[in-house]
Amino acid sequence: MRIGVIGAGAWGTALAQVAVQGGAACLWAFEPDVVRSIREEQENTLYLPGIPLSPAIRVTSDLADLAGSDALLVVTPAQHMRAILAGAPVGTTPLLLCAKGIEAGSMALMSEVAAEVCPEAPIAVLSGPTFAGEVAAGLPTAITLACEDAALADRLAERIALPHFRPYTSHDVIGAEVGGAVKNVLAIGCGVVEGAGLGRNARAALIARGFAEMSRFGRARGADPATLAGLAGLGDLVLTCSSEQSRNFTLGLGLGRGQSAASLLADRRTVAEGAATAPVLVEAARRAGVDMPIAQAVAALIAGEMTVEEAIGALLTRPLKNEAQ
Ligand SMILES: NC(=O)C1=CN([C@@H]2O[C@H](COP(=O)(O)OP(=O)(O)OC[C@H]3O[C@@H](n4cnc5c(N)ncnc54)[C@H](O)[C@@H]3O)[C@@H](O)[C@H]2O)C=CC1
Ligand SMILES: O=C(CO)COP(=O)(O)O
Repeated sequence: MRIGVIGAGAWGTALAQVAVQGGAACLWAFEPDVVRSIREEQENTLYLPGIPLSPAIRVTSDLADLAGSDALLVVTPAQHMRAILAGAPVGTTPLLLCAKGIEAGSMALMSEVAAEVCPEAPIAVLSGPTFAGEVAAGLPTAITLACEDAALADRLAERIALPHFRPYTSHDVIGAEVGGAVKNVLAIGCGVVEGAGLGRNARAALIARGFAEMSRFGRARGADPATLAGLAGLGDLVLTCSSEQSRNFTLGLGLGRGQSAASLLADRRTVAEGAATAPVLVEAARRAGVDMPIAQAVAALIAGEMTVEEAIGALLTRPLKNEAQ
């Protein structure tokens, strides 16, 4: 199976490194500098520095070179996915969506965007606790591969699996997507807790109550609760809420230390998906009648509508209630 990878940020590059170990892999990069550095130095110096890449990875700046792929891994940031897919040679080629976010404006999950832009393509989702640097360095990793077509899920999983990279198949595309999109927003909140010095108890409370928000939102979107309790939900939430390797967590860390979102987001090359997803998630939750106070606080901090003290105060003064609600 020839694999095409669309997007050569840290995650697309790591996935190309995984895919090339089981057969042909061609990686499309948005920036010519990335194509040059991978071709000439076998390293993605912009997005995954310090990791030697397999010379067998083909790299291109022309999406047309991905024609004839047997599957396409789509790894652009969520807000760019629609435009990039529209220019890609997809047709009936299966798409394995790897971005974690909700599209601004449409409030669509990535599978909904892909279904609109590429109506003939079968759709699967890859999501879980997977820092790109660790995957590319060959450290053990497990991930959810979700697809309604179980036979296709099995084929894709067999193609990308390695001894240190274990995909677990699932039927639940929506659950895998909701987990990945919501945990990014919550990871910003955990970074705030850390940056403001609120302690480990507060961080554990945010993870657990954040998981309750993720579960409520997932239920409203038709997710299977078991998916959210697995790698793509709780697994990824724990990872990104506990490590400075997470861009979302470090964004929150800066907010918690009193820096403004505008200054933290200005001129950054790497993506912190939770910043774009937070306001969309809050609006989607409001329309669905789902209570998401932590996501609301994160969105307000990013918009500069609340100080850290106000956000914390708003969360701590909510009426007492039953934990199951
Ligand atoms: N880095 C990681 O450890 C993981 C990332 N992801 C997800 O993968 C997706 C991609 O993230 P990363 O590879 O980490 O990105 P990155 O932060 O390493 O790189 C930024 C990416 O944005 C692209 N980009 C910038 N401007 C663009 C434009 N105008 N049009 C199209 N693309 C543009 C760049 O080419 C590059 O691929 C995100 O949704 C992220 O949440 C998922 C799992 C792990
Ligand atoms: O999704 C990730 C790990 O699973 C990467 O998290 P960040 O985007 O916060 O770095």
